[in-house]
Amino acid sequence: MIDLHDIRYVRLGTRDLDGAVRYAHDILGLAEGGRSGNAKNGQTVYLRSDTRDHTLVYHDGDPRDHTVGFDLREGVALDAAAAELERLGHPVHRGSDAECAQRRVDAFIQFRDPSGNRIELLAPTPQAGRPFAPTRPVANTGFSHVGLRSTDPVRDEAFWTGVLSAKVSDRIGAAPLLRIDAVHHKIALFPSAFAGVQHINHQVASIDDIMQSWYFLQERGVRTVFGPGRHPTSGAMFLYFEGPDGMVYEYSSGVSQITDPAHRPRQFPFEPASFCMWGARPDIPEFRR
Ligand SMILES: CC(C)c1ccc(C(=O)O)c(O)c1O
Ligand SMILES: [Fe+2]
Repeated sequence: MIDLHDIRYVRLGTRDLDGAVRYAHDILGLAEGGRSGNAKNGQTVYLRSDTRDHTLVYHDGDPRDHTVGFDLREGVALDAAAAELERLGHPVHRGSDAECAQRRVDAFIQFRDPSGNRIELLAPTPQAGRPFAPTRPVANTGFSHVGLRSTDPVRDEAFWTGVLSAKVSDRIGAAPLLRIDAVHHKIALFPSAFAGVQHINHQVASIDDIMQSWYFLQERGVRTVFGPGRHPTSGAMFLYFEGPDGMVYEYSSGVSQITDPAHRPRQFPFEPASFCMWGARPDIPEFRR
């Protein structure tokens, strides 16, 4: 079993780097934490949402190019993780020096989950812990989870829980909400015809930030695709809205924690009330059947 600690970053390709970075700054409230590369070979921009070096990266490239990077738990060796994945038939790529520099990490390995999602595992790197201040008036308290597309949620749940260390908190239909620490979920597997990141969640401090953001987004013509609402699963109040290249961003507040080692996953039916207990209806194709 490969013990995961937390999600470190999501990397997204884009053909409009300036537009994506402007969105991250002006709409999401993320702070630019530096750039690398050049206009000729492609640029990378690092975006901060909390005290860490960065949690979101936009780079010149194919907008279908999505990667999620996970920190391994302290004491888990990258080589041992690579050997385990290879033993189980998952080809592993070891990051070159240039690739490590691009990610601002000491070492990483890359592989795909059974749906084809590109996952990176990182050697624990001490994080300096720089203060973070949101770049617009929203109490964005940091990156929290991803919705990851799955072409077969039952198969992928077995991979994420059996090979990696995720645990099922709840299921909506066949789709599990998976935790890797006490937070209700860090990965929501998402039934889909193809792989990729479906949504990226940041936590905000309170319902005020959700509702103020709703008005803020409307005034700026950013399309809300779900909410404001409240998830019966994690208990979090939420707002989903459209980002660059069709990516969906979610703000939520009040996600529950699961500390009981005997927690048993609850089964929710795949129906609108399982996604929102206030009655909001999603305008997201994958949430409908
Ligand atoms: C609709 C998606 C899969 C979903 C469902 C539930 C929660 C939650 O309980 O917080 C989410 O964050 C989701 O993104
Ligand atoms: Fe979510």
